[in-house]
Amino acid sequence: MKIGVIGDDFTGSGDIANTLARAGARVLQYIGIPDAPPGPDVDAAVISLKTRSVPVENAVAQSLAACRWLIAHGAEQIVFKYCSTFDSTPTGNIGPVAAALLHELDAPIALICPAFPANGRTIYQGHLFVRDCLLSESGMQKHPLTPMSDSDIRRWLGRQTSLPVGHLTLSHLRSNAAAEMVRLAGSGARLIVADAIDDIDLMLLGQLAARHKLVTGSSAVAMGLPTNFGIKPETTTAPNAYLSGPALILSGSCSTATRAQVEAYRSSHPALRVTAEEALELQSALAKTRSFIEAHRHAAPLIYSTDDPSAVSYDQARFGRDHLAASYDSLFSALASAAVASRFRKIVAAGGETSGAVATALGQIVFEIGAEIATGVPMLTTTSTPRLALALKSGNFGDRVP
Ligand SMILES: Nc1ncnc2c1ncn2[C@@H]1O[C@H](COP(=O)(O)OP(=O)(O)OP(=O)(O)O)[C@@H](O)[C@H]1O
Ligand SMILES: O=C(O)[C@@H](O)C(=O)CO
Repeated sequence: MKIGVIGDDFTGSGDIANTLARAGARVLQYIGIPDAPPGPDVDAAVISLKTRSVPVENAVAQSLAACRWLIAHGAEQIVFKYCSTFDSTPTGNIGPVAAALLHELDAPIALICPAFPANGRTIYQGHLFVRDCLLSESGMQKHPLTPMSDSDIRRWLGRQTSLPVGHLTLSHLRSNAAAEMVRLAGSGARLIVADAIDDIDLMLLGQLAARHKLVTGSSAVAMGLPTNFGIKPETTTAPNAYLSGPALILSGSCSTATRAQVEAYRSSHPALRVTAEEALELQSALAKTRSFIEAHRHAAPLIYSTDDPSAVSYDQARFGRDHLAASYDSLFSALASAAVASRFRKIVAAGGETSGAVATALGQIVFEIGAEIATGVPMLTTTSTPRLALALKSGNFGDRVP
């Protein structure tokens, strides 16, 4: 193994596994830290954690354990993958995890680059944009768990860690990046927020990070890494194995893109919304949703909690944000298990937390990376039986019309 990735959620882990696979790497994606070593043919292993919204100490402990496993199995470079919208709070978890990994790897410096230009996320003058909006005006300021109210990644990161934060500007990246990195390191900076507005910038960052033990960022930060290890993109990709069997769609994402997708999908497919009151009563919600998916098992039914920000805030105020989120996650998790037991073989999950709940319910599974269904969303197939096909979609990824 050359590259070891620690993903802070499951959709994001699929996203970076896809980037590495497109760059020619032979990649496996694991749910949690695996029991067995990777095979000899693996270039990159992605450990999917669910640490984006857990307490800081827990995120640090899990990330360090994943890092140790990857290093023990030969990883020469560690990538810490977080969201391209830098989903985190003023106390963590990106800064504390990056700092702990730097210390663990005894590394002087690491890049911080959430840019993902193909999906409209760019960084300029240290500020993160989602297409033509500042992050804090993109809808992400209303995220149910990690509202992003500041677009200045240097300032936001600075609140999360006591390590000095530096900034690699776009003009330095494009002209004299290596010398500027030496200067930044000499001035004491440890975490370097890097501007990047297109894929060529990401490839430059890849070159710059060739000897870095730790790289951090979105999936796009991995674009230029495999080539440092002599890995070249394949000219042909293996076709996805066709899996027969019913499909189920589970959506707990309340992000802008998912809301539009749910609206479009439910106009022509069977769809059932689970209200907050229902979600709090797990057994009755499970019975109701199970009977709905059985009744529509050949029409790819959708079960969703997706709602508008105002409705989400109202329910969070009544029932408690974390309690409500945990109730929805438990429901989606139990429903995914029940569906697989009932021979559903394809699952689409929308939302990182939701996908985490769904994939965790399926146990210790390993995914092979298939075709890219939408930008940043690969088709994943399990390597063990029963063979399952999953698409774990980040909240703001994908097109509106299915
Ligand atoms: N109607 C709702 N009211 C309150 N909370 C909800 C509701 N529906 C879902 N949630 C919770 O909100 C969270 C949504 O996060 P999730 O990561 O699944 O989606 P996302 O943030 O859109 O996706 P991503 O992290 O990929 O951008 C989940 O923890 C879910 O349980
Ligand atoms: O980087 C992204 O936007 C995604 O891979 C993700 O992590 C959203 O959950």
